[in-house]
Amino acid sequence: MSTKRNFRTIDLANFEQRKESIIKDIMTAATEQGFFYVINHGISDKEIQTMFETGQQFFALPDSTKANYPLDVPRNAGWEKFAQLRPQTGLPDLKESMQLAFHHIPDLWPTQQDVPNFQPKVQHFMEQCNTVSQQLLECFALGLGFPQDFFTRCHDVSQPDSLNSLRFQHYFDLTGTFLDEKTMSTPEAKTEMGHCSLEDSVDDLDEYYRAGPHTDPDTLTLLFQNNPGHDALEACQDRDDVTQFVQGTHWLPLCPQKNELVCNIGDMLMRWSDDLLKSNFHRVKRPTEDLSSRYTIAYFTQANKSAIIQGRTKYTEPLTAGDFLRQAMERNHQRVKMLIDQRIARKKQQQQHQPRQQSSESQSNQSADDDDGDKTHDYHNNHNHHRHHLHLQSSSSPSSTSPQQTTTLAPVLAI
Ligand SMILES: O=C(O)CCC(=O)C(=O)O
Ligand SMILES: [Fe+2]
Repeated sequence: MSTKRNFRTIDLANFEQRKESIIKDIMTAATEQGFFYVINHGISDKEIQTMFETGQQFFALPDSTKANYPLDVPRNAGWEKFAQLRPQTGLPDLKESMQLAFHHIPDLWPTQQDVPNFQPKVQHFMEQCNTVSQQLLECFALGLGFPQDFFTRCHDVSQPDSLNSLRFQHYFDLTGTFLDEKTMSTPEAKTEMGHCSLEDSVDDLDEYYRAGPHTDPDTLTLLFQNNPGHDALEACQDRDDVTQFVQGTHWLPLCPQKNELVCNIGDMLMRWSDDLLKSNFHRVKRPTEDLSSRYTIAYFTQANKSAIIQGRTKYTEPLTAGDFLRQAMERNHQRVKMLIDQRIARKKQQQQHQPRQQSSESQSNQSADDDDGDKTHDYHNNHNHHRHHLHLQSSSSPSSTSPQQTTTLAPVLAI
């Protein structure tokens, strides 16, 4: 097992014959890092490429057409844009995404006219992803001392309460104009998606990620990336407890080669393994060089809603997967709410101090604040662009920024 490029590589070739050694490798990778590459997984390069093209065909549709398939939080499926708030930052990812499930979404599959053969192609790909994830689940079951079919039985996509899903993700092209007035005045940016609107000058641009730091609440995630060697996914180590928001400071980039999957452990498996296997924080940074669009596809393996999650030591209470997700959402929701309220309070304070700051800035043009401003300009590489702030609205009074007022948030399933 090689540890090239920071993370271990799990080779699934001759799976049945090599199972024992695969289990050993995968348990080490999942215990030490929670992230690993998977090769010889059986999904061909061509099929992966076709899937990226299919996703891009969907994203190329006008927003008004994509809006016919809106994200439905209870079903965790559909299209969103700037709507995924991350509990670590309280800010939305700089992306749009389209999520599909195995059941109950007849109204969310793009029509034949919008994207020809979208549904059969995507369903076929989901089946293939599921085959890979079932192999990995068998390894984890045996590695943790459960019967071989322990996890596969409760991640059964033929059951109507299956929660497995596939998500196409399009991180926007950030060349120069992304956060300009035109983009910010799109209906999506204005309409408080996730009750947090992107508007006005961004002086906290550095807080934005393509995908903010987070853990996945699922069991396992398979991630396909189509720009090998130029990706910006990074993982952090050392999470001790599945409810922890605390993240470390040491981030390692993941650089999969062509046709390699990145696999990460999610919170469900961390809980199921009594915190042995690590569901670690990860993030997608804003790029510094290649600012063009980035596309990824994630397959989320989640336990069926009615499956009971409890580790072998039984040191935590048994919980259904449905309740596990509900609790995770509540935790995230509380945290995002707190961050937004803090931001509103900060903003109010800034506004109160603005006149004084402006006059002192005009006297001294070399302050620390000026340095921050320059960084923002460098990023855009355009000194004439309009700078934008994240504008957060209290839902009880959109124009008020009183720190006493609290925000209300629609629950956003942060996976
Ligand atoms: O797109 C990526 O590289 C990472 C996406 C991710 O972490 C997620 O969707 O949970
Ligand atoms: Fe993730």
